[in-house]
Amino acid sequence: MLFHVTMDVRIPHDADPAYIERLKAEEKARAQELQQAGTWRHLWRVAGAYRNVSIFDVADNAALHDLLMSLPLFPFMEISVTPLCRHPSSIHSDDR
Ligand SMILES: O=C(O)C[C@H]1C=CC(=O)O1
Repeated sequence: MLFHVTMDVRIPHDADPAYIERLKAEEKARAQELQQAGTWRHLWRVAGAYRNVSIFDVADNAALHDLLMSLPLFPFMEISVTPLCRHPSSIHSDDR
């Protein structure tokens, strides 16, 4: 199943910079691993914001929930999820 996910990252101003840098490095490694696996299909930065828009390809809602909760920056994210299904006019056979 495909999901459109928006993640807004909100780092508290008083957070320990070294701890946050470590989380960001872990997040990057995890994001790249999931992209290589084909699970995190698209990852885009929203210009002008600490926000991304992403497309995930996972088995079901529960799998997406578990994946998002496991992200290192999850405690500092506001996340919104939109489930997607194939558009009848799409020319992409893998849109499902
Ligand atoms: O920077 C972000 O958008 C947050 C998060 C998502 C992927 C990643 O590497 O960090």
